[in-house]
Amino acid sequence: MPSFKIAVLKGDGIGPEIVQSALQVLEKVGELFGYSFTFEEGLIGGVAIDQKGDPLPQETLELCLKSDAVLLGAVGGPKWDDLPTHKRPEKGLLGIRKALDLYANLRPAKVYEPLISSSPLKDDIVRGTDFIVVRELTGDVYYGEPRGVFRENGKRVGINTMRYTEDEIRRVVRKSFEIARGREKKLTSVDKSNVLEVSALWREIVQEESKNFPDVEVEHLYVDNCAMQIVRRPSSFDVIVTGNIFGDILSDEAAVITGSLGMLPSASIGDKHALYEPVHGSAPDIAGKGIANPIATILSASMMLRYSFGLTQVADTIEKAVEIALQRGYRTPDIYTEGTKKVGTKEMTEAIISALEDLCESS
Ligand SMILES: NC(=O)c1ccc[n+]([C@@H]2O[C@H](COP(=O)([O-])OP(=O)(O)OC[C@H]3O[C@@H](n4cnc5c(N)ncnc54)[C@H](O)[C@@H]3O)[C@@H](O)[C@H]2O)c1
Ligand SMILES: CC(C)[C@H](C(=O)O)[C@@H](O)C(=O)O
Ligand SMILES: [Mg+2]
Repeated sequence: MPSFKIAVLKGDGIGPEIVQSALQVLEKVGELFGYSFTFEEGLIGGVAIDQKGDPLPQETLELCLKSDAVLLGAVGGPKWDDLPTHKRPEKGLLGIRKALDLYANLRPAKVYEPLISSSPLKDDIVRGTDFIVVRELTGDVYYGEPRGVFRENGKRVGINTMRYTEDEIRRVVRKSFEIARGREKKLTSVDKSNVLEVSALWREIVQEESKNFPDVEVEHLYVDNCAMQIVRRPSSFDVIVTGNIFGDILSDEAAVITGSLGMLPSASIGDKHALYEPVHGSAPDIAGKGIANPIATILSASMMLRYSFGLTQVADTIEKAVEIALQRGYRTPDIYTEGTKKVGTKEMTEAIISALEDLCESS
């Protein structure tokens, strides 16, 4: 029986609740399709600070390096909000992304038909939306030096540095062209090249690389305009490639189209390693209440099967099961609309597992 070793980093807030749901789904597909998954847990984020004094303990990094893939919940929360930036839970997440060289963060924004009316946007605008944001994940102001708060003429000055090397841009741009080639062959590159030199270089490299992908149509948008077009004409996008900070913001915006942040999965891919995590955070406002939407994490696990293990059919089946659970009316509070069944994390997970069983029985 094919066997896969998964490092599980539950993290903080709703992290443990939603990861539990994804593990249940993985166990079920293992049983139904004949795969064995072994899960080994590691600490990251706030819980790691509390237990080990470090948001990314060495043993967690080693566990991730020797696993076939990593599944992560979320990090951070009010308990650690007063720590200086370089000691916060979020530093653990940035550390693992960098250490595994996960330079391309794939964030699909796909509207599920039963959720069209969960979006505050008009149905006609939302219908048919299916794009993917490829967010560069290991550069930009997140990592650039110098950084910090310094003294200048007796006054404080905060500094972060937006920095990208040519190679860092080129590899994520190439990856995005390749992804576009396997989809609708349309790439939108997002920058702020009317103001930023980093962005002017970004645009130049997209233009250079487009010569190697003549079958892919390229559009360039400034990030401010893109933020508007995403809610004005979401269904016109196919693949959007952008830097780390713009991608962070645009992908949360995309959640409005899909109905909730709780619907957005992601895959953070490098040449050697991959980590799968929902786009959302630890949602401290609903943590421990049993009402978090587990779908983003379940779909992240599905992306793991697709991208890391090549189990396309199993991944398709999980996505279909999510759609069936939604068609059957199950909704966590974040996607609830009148006339549907409001359920918690556990019941939503059970509804998806039951749809999985039905799909396998009928095939
Ligand atoms: N990848 C990550 O680990 C990650 C991502 C984003 C934010 N964070 C951290 O999470 C903490 C909280 O940040 P925030 O409140 O700005 O963002 P958030 O994504 O945690 O929450 C934003 C809003 O979306 C809701 N939400 C998020 N996920 C949901 C889900 N699965 N089901 C239902 N509702 C959901 C929350 O309840 C909240 O109202 C911060 O410490 C932040 O740094 C971590
Ligand atoms: C928590 C934070 C460091 C993280 C980011 O900005 O990358 C989050 O917002 C995300 O989108 O994964
Ligand atoms: Mg974010």
